[in-house]
Amino acid sequence: MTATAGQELDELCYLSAQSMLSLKVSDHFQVVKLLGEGSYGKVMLAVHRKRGTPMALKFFPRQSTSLTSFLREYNLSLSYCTHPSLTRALGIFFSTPSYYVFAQQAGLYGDLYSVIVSEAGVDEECVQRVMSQLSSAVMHLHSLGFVHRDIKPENIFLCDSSCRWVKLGDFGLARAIGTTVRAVWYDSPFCTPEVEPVKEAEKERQRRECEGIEEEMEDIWISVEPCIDSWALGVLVYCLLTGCFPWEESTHDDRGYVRYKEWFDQETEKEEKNSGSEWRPEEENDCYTIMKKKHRNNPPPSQFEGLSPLVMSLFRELLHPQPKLRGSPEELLSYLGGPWLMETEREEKRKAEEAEKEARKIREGSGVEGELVREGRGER
Ligand SMILES: Nc1ncnc2c1ncn2[C@@H]1O[C@H](COP(=O)(O)OP(=O)(O)OP(=O)(O)O)[C@@H](O)[C@H]1O
Repeated sequence: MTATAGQELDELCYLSAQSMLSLKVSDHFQVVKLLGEGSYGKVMLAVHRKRGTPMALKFFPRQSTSLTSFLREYNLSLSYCTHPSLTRALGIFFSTPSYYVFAQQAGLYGDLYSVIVSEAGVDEECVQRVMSQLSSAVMHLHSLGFVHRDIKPENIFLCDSSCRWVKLGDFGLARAIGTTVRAVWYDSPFCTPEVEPVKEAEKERQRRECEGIEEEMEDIWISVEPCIDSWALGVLVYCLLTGCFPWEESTHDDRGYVRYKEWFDQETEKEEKNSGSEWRPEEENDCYTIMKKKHRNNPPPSQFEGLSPLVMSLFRELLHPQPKLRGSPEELLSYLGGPWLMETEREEKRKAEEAEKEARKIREGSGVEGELVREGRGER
């Protein structure tokens, strides 16, 4: 019998648990600075005292972290993140009286979140460069049997200042494909629409609590599937192109999402109607012409203004409301190289970028707040 990816990872965790050392950080590393903090711990840039190797040390407070979840994240990063755009662990892991720690490749230029908020939308070429790296990294992870489950700008680290090389990190929520997990709702467009029932259940649980009803509610369980990552990649494309979110949360009471869903359903309906009609090559001779025509007949909701028919078609793949019909990250590859912004938008963006450069020179370092908010998830 061949072991599944999840069993293989469990085995690595058992084996590595035996060889965990207890170390004093300052004996082995010179800590340089804080790289970032998340809901589970902090990440420091450090240099190995003997070898001079720079690395990111990820500190997990022992009080709030189980050894299993620490070892799972470490071993997954060490043994499966063998793609240049996945953040790989460096084979160093230990404990201190207060923390579990492991070393990882360091992204020395911050994360994608900072780029998005400082530039109010990244230039199109850069967006495609980032997305081609990420789609191939995520496909690699999927091919080894794992789903990341937490793709967002804060978890994409930069290896240079112009996003020529990015790495997806933070594998704390990654699980083997097919694992059954308790569904958790979190308030973000990155949370897939299929977990909306959990939000409703949460409301009901709170209502019962207020009314003193003691009867326990059952948890909702879902299977971990690659389409969770497809959704996040779709939202990420939108964030990169526009500098904001397409909607606040993917639920039936969010106006932005409802408008998207209505547009999506109309597109699907039309497609179904036309599927039987005869192909007329003399009228519609390339895919892009067809897309442009559709764009005119059923314009996307206002939050997508300035985005091209091509990228709207990509959204229809990655942001498919039904998980089973959602496209795989591989779809992204066939959209690279084409226009993701309308011509007018591209021109405006170029002007805005120039103005921003000028303004930045004048401001000299004063902070700018974007509309995106850094997110953390209370689940692991
Ligand atoms: N390898 C790394 N190189 C550079 N920066 C990093 C690295 N790992 C983490 N960071 C920085 O630290 C921040 C927090 O790290 P990370 O997301 O791994 O922590 P977390 O506690 O698991 O976060 P979350 O709340 O998203 O679950 C990141 O947003 C990033 O800015």
